[in-house]
Amino acid sequence: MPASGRSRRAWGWHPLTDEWAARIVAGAGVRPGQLVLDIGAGRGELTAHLVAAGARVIAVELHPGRARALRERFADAPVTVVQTDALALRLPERPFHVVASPPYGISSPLLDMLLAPRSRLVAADLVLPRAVVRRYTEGRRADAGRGRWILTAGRPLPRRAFRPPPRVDSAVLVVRRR
Ligand SMILES: C[S@@+](CC[C@H](N)C(=O)[O-])C[C@H]1O[C@@H](n2cnc3c(N)ncnc32)[C@H](O)[C@@H]1O
Repeated sequence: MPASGRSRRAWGWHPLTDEWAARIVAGAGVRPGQLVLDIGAGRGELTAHLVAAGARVIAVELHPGRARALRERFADAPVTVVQTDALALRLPERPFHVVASPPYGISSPLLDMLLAPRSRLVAADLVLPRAVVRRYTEGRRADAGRGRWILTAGRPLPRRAFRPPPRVDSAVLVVRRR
C-alpha cells in the first residue's frame, strides 16, 4: 500500500523509552565503525545510541515525516536515512549488523529476508513479539539459520519499555553467526 494510503493503525507505533533503547544497544555489543541497520527507525530512539557507540547507521523508515525528522536529527552524524518499505530494501553487499525494533507486522518476512542465503548479515538484535521469538528459538523454525546462524531468545522487555505500551509481550531475538 502506498504510504499516503496507510491507515492510522498501520502507522501506529510503540517507541522504546530512551532507557530501554540504551539497554538494547549496549546488549548488542556494537563496535565503532560497524555498519548497523536500524529497521523501522522511528524518530531515532535506537539510532542515537548506535551513533554514540560509534556505528555507521542505515536508518530505514517508511513514514515520510519520521524519515524527514531522522534526516534533520542526524544531519551531522554517520547516518544514512532510507525512506522505504523495509521489505523492499536492498541489503548491503558488505557485512552488516541489525539492531532494530521493527514493526511487528513484518517480523517473519523481515527475518526471512535477513537470513536468506546470500545475506551478508553478521548479527542481529531484534525487538519482536515474545511469541515470535519463541517460535524462532523453540519451535519448528528454530533451525531457520542452521549452518550459518544461532538464534536465541535474549532479554525480555516489559510493556513499560515502550510508550505507549503495546498489547503483547516483547523480547530480543539474538541472531549470531556460527
Ligand atoms: C515499533 S516502531 C520502532 C521505532 C523506534 N525504532 C524505536 O525503537 O522506538 C516501528 C517503526 O517502523 C516504521 N514502519 C512501519 N512499517 C514499516 C515498513 N514496512 N518499513 C519500514 N519502516 C516501517 C513505523 O513508521 C515506526 O516508526
